[in-house]
Amino acid sequence: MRSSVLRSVKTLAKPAGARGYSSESVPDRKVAVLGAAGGIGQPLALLMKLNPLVSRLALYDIANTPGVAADVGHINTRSEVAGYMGNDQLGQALEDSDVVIIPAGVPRKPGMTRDDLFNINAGIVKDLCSAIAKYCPNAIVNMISNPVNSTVPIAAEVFKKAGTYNEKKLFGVTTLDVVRAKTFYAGKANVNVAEVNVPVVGGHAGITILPLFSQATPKANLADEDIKALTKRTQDGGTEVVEAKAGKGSATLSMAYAGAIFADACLKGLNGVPDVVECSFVQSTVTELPFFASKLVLLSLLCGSYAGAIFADACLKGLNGVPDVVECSFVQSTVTELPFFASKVRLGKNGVEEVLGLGPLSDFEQEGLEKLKPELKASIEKGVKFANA
Ligand SMILES: NC(=O)c1ccc[n+]([C@@H]2O[C@H](COP(=O)([O-])OP(=O)(O)OC[C@H]3O[C@@H](n4cnc5c(N)ncnc54)[C@H](O)[C@@H]3O)[C@@H](O)[C@H]2O)c1
Ligand SMILES: O=C(O)C[C@H](O)C(=O)O
Repeated sequence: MRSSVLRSVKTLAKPAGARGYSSESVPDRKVAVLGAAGGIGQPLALLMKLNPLVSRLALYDIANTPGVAADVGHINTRSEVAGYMGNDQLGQALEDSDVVIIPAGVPRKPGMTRDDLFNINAGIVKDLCSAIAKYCPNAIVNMISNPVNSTVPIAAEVFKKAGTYNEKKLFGVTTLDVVRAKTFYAGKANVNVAEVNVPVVGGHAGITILPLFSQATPKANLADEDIKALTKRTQDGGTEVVEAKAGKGSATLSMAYAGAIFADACLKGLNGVPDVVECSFVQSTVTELPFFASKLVLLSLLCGSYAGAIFADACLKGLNGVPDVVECSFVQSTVTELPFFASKVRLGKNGVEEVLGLGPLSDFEQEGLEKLKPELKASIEKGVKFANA
């Protein structure tokens, strides 16, 4: 135990980066954090500084970034850190970025909904995305600023107008919902939290957050009442923190942790690491066609019963709760009828490699799915309308 701790401390203490990072196989990657001096921005900057996949870390805010950058920059890990402050330096902060993480904007106070942040944050996000379109149009964007259900559609519209929209590279960060669902489930089911997986789908506000505890692993025989309570606690997790902080903001530390996990997954995907799957709020159309055929289905026409048997076996495994059963198939090619939706996403060299479906839902989850759609639809439309006004 002690030696593994020492080993990891030693790893962190290696001389840095472009300046001497030992692994030849790790490509250079620039990450920019916009809103880097904030409650989320500072611990997120720290966690990204600890990430060996990052070679350059750009910390941008409208105030206080010189101090944050000087502080974080003294940590002896791979990346070179630079601070940028004010609109004049935004372009420089963004240039050559592979991943841009946006936690810029105001947080909630008790009694507010995330949608109450729209009036201020929509404008901030719109301006920042215009700059992204100009200075790093090919970057992956991780949107943290609330209301995510509207800020992601705003970003999409800004990029469309600029002619730079790539639906595979725009992500609403919903990882904190997954982090919470895992924590709460592990506590209730009395299982090792490190082994827990729970997909969380839908959006990132109240009832639009839909944890799929029926798909949680390791399996636990929880009563319906327990599942209902876990679902409600996950949906209200943000409010729980806002109330506990009593006017001093919303989740920052757990969000920085979640944001760092998601950015790390994006970097791994970019670097070609296989099978990187995270939940995220993305454009959920797989193709522009309502139905889409695939290799294996064509194969089944040729090879008849053999391929058919493989596919039926995969379906049975899925029904039985075997995790990560993935096959090509001719299916309706959107997750729901909504243009954006959080679901499991496979990340790759181009961002979204594959939007995975919802999988089998319990009756309770199916009910939750139908209930969330009108609210999520309205939030998406609000964002689109704002961006095009
Ligand atoms: N997606 C999620 O799960 C999740 C979780 C927690 C918080 N949030 C959201 O993240 C946002 C930030 O929360 P916080 O607690 O860090 O807030 P904060 O007020 O502590 O920090 C926000 C930072 O953004 C900066 N900022 C404001 N306008 C900017 C601009 N135009 N360009 C660059 N930076 C700008 C501020 O100067 C500040 O440093 C909020 O909207 C909050 O609701 C989302
Ligand atoms: O709840 C909030 O306002 C912040 C964030 O969206 C969260 O889920 O913690």
